[in-house]
Amino acid sequence: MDIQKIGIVGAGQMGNGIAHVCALAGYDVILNDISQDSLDAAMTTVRKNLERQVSREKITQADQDATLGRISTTLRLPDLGATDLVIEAATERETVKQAIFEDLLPHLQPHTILTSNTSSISITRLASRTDRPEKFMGFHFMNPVPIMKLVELIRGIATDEPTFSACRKVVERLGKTAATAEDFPAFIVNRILMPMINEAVYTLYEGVGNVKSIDESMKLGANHPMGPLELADFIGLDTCLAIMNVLHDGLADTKYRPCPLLTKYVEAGWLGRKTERGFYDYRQNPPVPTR
Ligand SMILES: CC(=O)CC(=O)SCCNC(=O)CCNC(=O)[C@H](O)C(C)(C)COP(=O)(O)OP(=O)(O)OC[C@H]1O[C@@H](n2cnc3c(N)ncnc32)[C@H](O)[C@@H]1OP(=O)(O)O
Ligand SMILES: NC(=O)C1=CN([C@@H]2O[C@H](COP(=O)(O)OP(=O)(O)OC[C@H]3O[C@@H](n4cnc5c(N)ncnc54)[C@H](OP(=O)(O)O)[C@@H]3O)[C@@H](O)[C@H]2O)C=CC1
Repeated sequence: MDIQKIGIVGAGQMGNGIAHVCALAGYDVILNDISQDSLDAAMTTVRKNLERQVSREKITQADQDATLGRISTTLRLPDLGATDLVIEAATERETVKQAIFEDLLPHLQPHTILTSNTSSISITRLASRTDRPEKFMGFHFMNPVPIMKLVELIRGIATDEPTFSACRKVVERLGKTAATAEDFPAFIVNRILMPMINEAVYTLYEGVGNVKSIDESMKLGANHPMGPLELADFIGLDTCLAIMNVLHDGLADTKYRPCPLLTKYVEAGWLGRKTERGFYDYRQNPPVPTR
């Protein structure tokens, strides 16, 4: 199947990155969100990231102009009707994703492949609520999308081979590497990464270290590019908590219990970089640890 036009639902940090890499690879992209502010912010970020790539001579000015020319934005889901592939990248909440699919399905062409960038939620369950479980799968990018090389591809129980190979071809055209993961809670990367982040929050909660010592320890002692708390802020603490809850509920094992301190930060609305406050306060430069 030849994919030319890609629809993206959700213009947050993942949606804007996915729009960026798809358009740079030559796909026509239509980006949807419920808020015009989010769409405007997404296009500003895409432009800024493309400019940085031009300034570092990774791409040319002509590539930047052509990429921006291939992305359009819309507040209306029906405008995604003419796409060949949809990548849903809205908030990590199952009810939100289900409502999007319900609204979107009547407008899609029969051949359109529907995918979710979910970090953790069952692909089989999401697919079962649609009219096309065989044309549904997980298409999981890593953050920041323009830099990270991996995309996890997750088949639901009903996903057919043409759908899987069409998605794998898209990953190849984006210049990324596909890893196949089975459909179990949080797949591969987050099954391993998120318990580590949660453990770092427990380490903070129990007073074993503070934000600075925990992050420095993992950067200098384990050669991680970011400390776990800095990375949690980068991902979004709401997303981290949602993933831990999916692991906890889906695998029914107390070892995945989200740290109460993580819950407290989310309850405070301190979601990390996107709200300018999480384990660090980003309203100050350099960011200041909040504990
Ligand atoms: C939650 C999930 O479901 C799954 C996930 O995504 S888990 C999260 C996975 N991601 C990670 O683990 C990221 C860990 N962090 C890193 O790899 C690095 O810190 C980083 C790549 C983000 C930044 O690297 P750095 O060396 O500290 O900074 P810097 O030198 O400024 O940037 C390196 C490159 O990243 C780019 N970059 C940095 N932040 C970026 C962003 N937010 N968006 C786009 N590009 C970005 C820079 O432009 C630079 O590009 P070039 O190499 O082309 O020049
Ligand atoms: N953050 C990360 O590191 C990664 C996240 N993911 C996954 O990607 C998805 C998006 O995450 P992320 O980009 O970080 O989240 P963000 O919070 O940055 O963005 C989510 C976007 O979705 C929008 N949205 C909410 N409801 C709807 C809707 N009904 N229709 C259209 N748009 C909607 C939000 O709008 P508003 O702001 O107005 O609510 C927001 O702009 C999640 O499933 C997450 O698990 C996957 C890999 C990595």
